[in-house]
Amino acid sequence: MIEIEDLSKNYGKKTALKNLTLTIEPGQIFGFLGHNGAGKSTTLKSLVSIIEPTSGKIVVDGLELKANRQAIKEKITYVPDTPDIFLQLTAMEYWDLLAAAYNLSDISERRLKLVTLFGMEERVDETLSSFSHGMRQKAILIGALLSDPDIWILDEPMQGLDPQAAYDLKQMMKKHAQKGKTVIFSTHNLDTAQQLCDQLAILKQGELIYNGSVQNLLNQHENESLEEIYLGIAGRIDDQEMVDDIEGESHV
Ligand SMILES: Nc1ncnc2c1ncn2[C@@H]1O[C@H](COP(=O)(O)OP(=O)(O)OP(=O)(O)O)[C@@H](O)[C@H]1O
Repeated sequence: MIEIEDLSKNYGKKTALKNLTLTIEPGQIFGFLGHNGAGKSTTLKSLVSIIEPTSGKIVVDGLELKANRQAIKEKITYVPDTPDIFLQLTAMEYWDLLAAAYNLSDISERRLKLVTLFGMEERVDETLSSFSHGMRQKAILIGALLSDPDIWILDEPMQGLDPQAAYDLKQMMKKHAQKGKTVIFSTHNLDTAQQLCDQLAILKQGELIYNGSVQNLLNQHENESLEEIYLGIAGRIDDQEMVDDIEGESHV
């Protein structure tokens, strides 16, 4: 179980996250939604110790993160929100580097399965810099899934993936949660959130504005789609005047 208690993060004068409190149970696919800059990546980076929160605490399986970083890191794998890393390495060199850094042995069988699943067999000896955005994302995902720790933290993992790879990843996420393990991810895709999430957190300007199931949210707003509900609480539902102002009114 992951407990986030009163977590805040300031970047200088900018408050990116304000008093976030929530619990993520094992066996859940937990989704973070929120407009650009809402605080999703800040939350996920705090969970993987890439950034140090300004205040508050994170407890994983009863251990406080601050005092148990190494033990907790071993339970987690992470996909960052940008795949533009280690561009000078070939895909194979990148995975070897990860295996060495995380002390993983016997990765070849699982790597071959992942490479085949994501259709990367022909490209493994090419540099990441020569890959398209989606192929880099696949390489990062394969790297993150070389081991199979209990907790997957995936920051916009479907970004740039083709429909087949996105489908396969969603199936893997479901299987991981069905094994009683935890998948935490962020997305801007409401259909994906609706398909996958057992629980949702919606952030707005660093504050939690909804925490619960998708179904509960739909029940609270009868006859509205998730898109309408989401825009109603996290954004502006009716931007027509501004759109018309920019694009002109349609006379068709
Ligand atoms: N290193 C940083 N220095 C200063 N401000 C930052 C930094 N990282 C994030 N921020 C700010 O913190 C806020 C939250 O950013 P964050 O990346 O968590 O948002 P997000 O919800 O992941 O957005 P997106 O959907 O665009 O990825 C934003 O206002 C952002 O500009």
